Amino acid sequence: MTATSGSVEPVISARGLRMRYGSTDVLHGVDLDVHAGEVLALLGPNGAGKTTTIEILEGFRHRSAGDVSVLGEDPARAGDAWRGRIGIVMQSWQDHPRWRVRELLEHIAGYYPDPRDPAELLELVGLTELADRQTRRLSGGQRRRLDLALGIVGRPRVVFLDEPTAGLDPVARRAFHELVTRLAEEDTGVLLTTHDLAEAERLADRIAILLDGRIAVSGSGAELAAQVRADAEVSWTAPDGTARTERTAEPSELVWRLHQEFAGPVPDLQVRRPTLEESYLSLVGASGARNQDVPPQAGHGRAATVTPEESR
Ligand SMILES: Nc1ncnc2c1ncn2[C@@H]1O[C@H](COP(=O)(O)OP(=O)(O)OP(=O)(O)O)[C@@H](O)[C@H]1O
Repeated sequence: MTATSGSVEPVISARGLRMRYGSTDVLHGVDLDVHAGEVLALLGPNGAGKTTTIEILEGFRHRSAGDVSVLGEDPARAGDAWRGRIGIVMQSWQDHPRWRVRELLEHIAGYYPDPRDPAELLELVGLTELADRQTRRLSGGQRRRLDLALGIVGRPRVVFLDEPTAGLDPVARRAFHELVTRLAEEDTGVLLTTHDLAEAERLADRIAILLDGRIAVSGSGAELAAQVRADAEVSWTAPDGTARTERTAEPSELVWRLHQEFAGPVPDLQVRRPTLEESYLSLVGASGARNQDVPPQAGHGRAATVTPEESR
């Protein structure tokens, strides 16, 4: 299964991406594409390899095998000019604790040839009131907003977001969704990971589910449901007046049988297609891949750079 779409050259592309930590294979051949202006949400259970995939695409981790291209370059070999064109939202930057929010954003903006206006960006992420606060005094969610601002201040053409809304309150989450939509409208390619299926459905043009080291299915929420064939729910009212519900992977067969039994219209007939959550749970449950082991550090609080030792 390839998480691909369209024919124009993708801004992010992976083919046969493999990753082995020690003697453990985590990625067995991941194929995915993200095009300009497209949002791809990468889903998968804990330990599936989402952060590993993103870090390889960001150039922070060396893959074991496969072809990877981001903005036409191999992230393992690309230089500073390339890095300036990609946006990375860290789980949380550890440095600059004494810097003030505005100061840090303006400073980082100074590294880019055509940065966004820091004041405008602060407004966009809802930090204008906290512009003069030291970053170490920000709450977790406020820090996430700053991380996001830092990640996109350089007008990147691709943005990587690893669990961007973890810890955000509903208002900040909504503002973040609007921001991602806006980035896509500006033709930025966005690859994000999330455990929030509603968020994936709302934000993403396509969803890819990483399972057993490969993209198991990809597509829109509806396409995923069709591929996974999770059960639909058929409900109707029986001749004795009782409400009946049956779950089935073949709703049309059941409806056909009911029509014959009733010799005509079936009272209160309703067919509810599986939600993304049901499709996801059906797929992940079937693979037995839930709750894979995850070390405490995996994907959380990573530093801005990964040493070669760590990345092997
Ligand atoms: N540096 C490392 N050394 C060895 N194994 C690692 C390393 N980093 C991650 N792993 C293992 O690789 C697998 C994938 O981890 P990864 O963090 O990529 O998963 P994830 O899908 O992002 O998980 P989560 O949803 O929990 O963030 C896990 O089993 C993890 O234990």
